[in-house]
Amino acid sequence: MDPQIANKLGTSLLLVPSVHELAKQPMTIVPERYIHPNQDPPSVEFATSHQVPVIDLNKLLSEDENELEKFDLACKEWGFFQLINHGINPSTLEKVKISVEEFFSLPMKEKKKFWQNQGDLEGYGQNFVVSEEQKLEWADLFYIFTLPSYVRNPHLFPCIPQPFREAVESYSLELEKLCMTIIKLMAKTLKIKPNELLELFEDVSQAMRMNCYPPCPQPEHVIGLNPHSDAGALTILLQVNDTEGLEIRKDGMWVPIKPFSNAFVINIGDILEILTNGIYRSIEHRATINSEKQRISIATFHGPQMNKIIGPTPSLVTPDRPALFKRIGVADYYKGYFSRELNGKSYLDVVRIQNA
Ligand SMILES: O=C(O)CCC(=O)C(=O)O
Ligand SMILES: [Fe+2]
Repeated sequence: MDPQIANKLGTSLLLVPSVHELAKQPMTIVPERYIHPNQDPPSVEFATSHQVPVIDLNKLLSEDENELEKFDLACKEWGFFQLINHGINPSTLEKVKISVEEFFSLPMKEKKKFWQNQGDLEGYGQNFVVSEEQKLEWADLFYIFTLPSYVRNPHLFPCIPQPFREAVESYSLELEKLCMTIIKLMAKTLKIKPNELLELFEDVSQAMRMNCYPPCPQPEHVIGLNPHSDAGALTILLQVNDTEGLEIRKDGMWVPIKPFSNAFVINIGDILEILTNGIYRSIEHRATINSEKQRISIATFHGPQMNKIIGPTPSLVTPDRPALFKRIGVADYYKGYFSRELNGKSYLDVVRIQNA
């Protein structure tokens, strides 16, 4: 690529353009680096008869037995659910949605101030670009560590323009509370003492990943986000503009999730699968692209502090259900998860006890 064009598109050292800028160029054929051949199509037929469970938080909190059972089954069988009546102030949601949309539509000159340093997770840019040959995803992202507040990057967080920073701060605190409420409810449905899980989540660690998926003239040949499971304990996803794109793996099929306005899509990550000794499941998911509309999502990841050690919760290990996973430090889990040698393999399989 011509370095001048690269510069205009906002590339890093590895010549990775901003997809948002690339998608503004007149184009009918997508550059080869973005073409992902042989993708499994979604199973629309399955999705019309089976939808990810919709859970009402109000009912859960008022101890509605049916809803608690539905919630337990969602965590066991789907690893995903949509949460309604979650009690988060609609104006907090509106503010964060508007700010994120405005951020992605800022001129490149402004967004470039946040461009990721090579190898960094945080900042504005792309998902792990490590080589010139690597296939790229059709998405830009903005990733920040939000909680505990002392982990905030002093070169990044304070530079986020107002009122975006303020919107992120109040949204982050509301989601931290929601995460703790859900973990407590999980302890109840798993019939364990709340503290067995909660003590790991004191001073919860939280990061936000804002994803921007521009429209693409060849949507079936590109991928917004490759299939993956989330590393942390609980992900709370807000879909900003009610555009479809998230698909989850269910019984070997890709099932699209229909967005509901202001509902959260919540999923269990690898660390919670380990803590629940495999009872609650961390499920693979991906983001697809459409040809007309830009899609924006905000994934907020929650997990125990980096210095904690995780393993199956002792009361969930029984003679009938021996420990499925080894104990491991949280920081080591993330290190393994993000290591470049996995080649698509899940790090959960690396910590799984063979023949358990
Ligand atoms: O954009 C989406 O719907 C999925 C995002 C996601 O899976 C992630 O950021 O980990
Ligand atoms: Fe994810």
